[in-house]
Amino acid sequence: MPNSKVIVVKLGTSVLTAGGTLLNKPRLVDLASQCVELRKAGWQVILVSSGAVAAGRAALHKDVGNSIAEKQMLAAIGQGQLIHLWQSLFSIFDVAVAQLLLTRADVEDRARYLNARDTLTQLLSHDVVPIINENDAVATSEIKVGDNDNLSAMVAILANADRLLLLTDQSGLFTADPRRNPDARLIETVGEIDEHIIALAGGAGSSLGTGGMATKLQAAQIAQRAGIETVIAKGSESNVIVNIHLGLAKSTKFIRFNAPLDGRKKWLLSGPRCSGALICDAGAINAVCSQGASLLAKGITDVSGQFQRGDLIELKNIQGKVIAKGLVAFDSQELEQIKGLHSAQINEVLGYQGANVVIHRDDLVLLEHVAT
Ligand SMILES: Nc1ncnc2c1ncn2[C@@H]1O[C@H](COP(=O)(O)OP(=O)(O)O)[C@@H](O)[C@H]1O
Ligand SMILES: N[C@@H](CCC(=O)OP(=O)(O)O)C(=O)O
Repeated sequence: MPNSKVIVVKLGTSVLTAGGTLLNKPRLVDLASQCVELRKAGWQVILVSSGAVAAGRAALHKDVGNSIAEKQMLAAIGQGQLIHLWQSLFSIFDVAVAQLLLTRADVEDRARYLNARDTLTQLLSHDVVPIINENDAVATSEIKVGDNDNLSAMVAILANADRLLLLTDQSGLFTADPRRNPDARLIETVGEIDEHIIALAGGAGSSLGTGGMATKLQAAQIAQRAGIETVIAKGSESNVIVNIHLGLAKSTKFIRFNAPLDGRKKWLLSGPRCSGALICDAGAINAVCSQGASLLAKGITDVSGQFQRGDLIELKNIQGKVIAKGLVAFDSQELEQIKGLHSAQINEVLGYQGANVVIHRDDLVLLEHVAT
């Protein structure tokens, strides 16, 4: 389907267990059949399916705690069951599925990222539904994404998706956690995800969920900046996956930014973690944001954190707001020495020939865009 659009559908544990502790099979049947309907309407569907820990817990028939080691064991038990279930359900509709288990390391490293992207592209071009989860059994805290909301945003970028649909146990983002505040109202549309929006989001609704609304906003923000629309909706609402596209389901829609980014810049937005930050004056911020300029040492007022040349770092304004991310051409110690200097002075101060700019514009991705 060369002209079809790509949607990443993230199914939270809350949806797959229908509020219980076990995977709810009728719910999974219904969701698989909705995905098949969407494919008939010309969409290519990628699932990010949580539920391995819940499935493992149910399979073990024993009381198991919530330590990391115990959850890793449960995920190892449950993932097989989960994919087996999806496979049998999609086979009813004659649709093949594939399992991809990812960790942060798979998106942080550019070569691994491109490998994962090639696999996804191949699967989609062969009409297979990729079913993705974090590789919980082996993911240590350093390489863990940690929650499937953020993982699904990374996958959406990886797959160059048009839309990210986060299905959970609420109809979207409310003005407060609806479980705690019965007067909370649904917010139907969100533009920029600023600190006021972030302040509305609380943690998980049950002991089974990870991250709650807070990680869904993080995901929406990553996707938004990469030019992907995110919708949060309730997984138990009848025919929700299909109805979202018809505008018939209640939801929160996060407007996508106009981001004509190349693949490498999208990768910068999705994968690597930032190892430090450069605080820049208003002139530098303006040059970078409005004139498409590279970042020069002259505009840097402060250096925060320890980082190496080639690391991804944040660029902040004097007020501490993160404006951009980029791959830096000097390490943090060098930058301590050359911050505020004219380019012509740099070689003299360092005693060797450095790069011409601190962050080249091709290595810089802006986080502030005009919404379309
Ligand atoms: N402002 C909010 N609007 C909606 N839900 C919220 C908000 N703040 C916190 N939540 C909680 O987020 C929960 C959904 O996240 P989570 O439990 O992690 O589910 P999932 O397994 O679907 O990821 C909801 O049940 C709700 O209690
Ligand atoms: N990877 C874990 C789920 C992690 C997660 O983010 O859960 P959830 O918040 O329910 O989407 C699992 O399969 O159990």
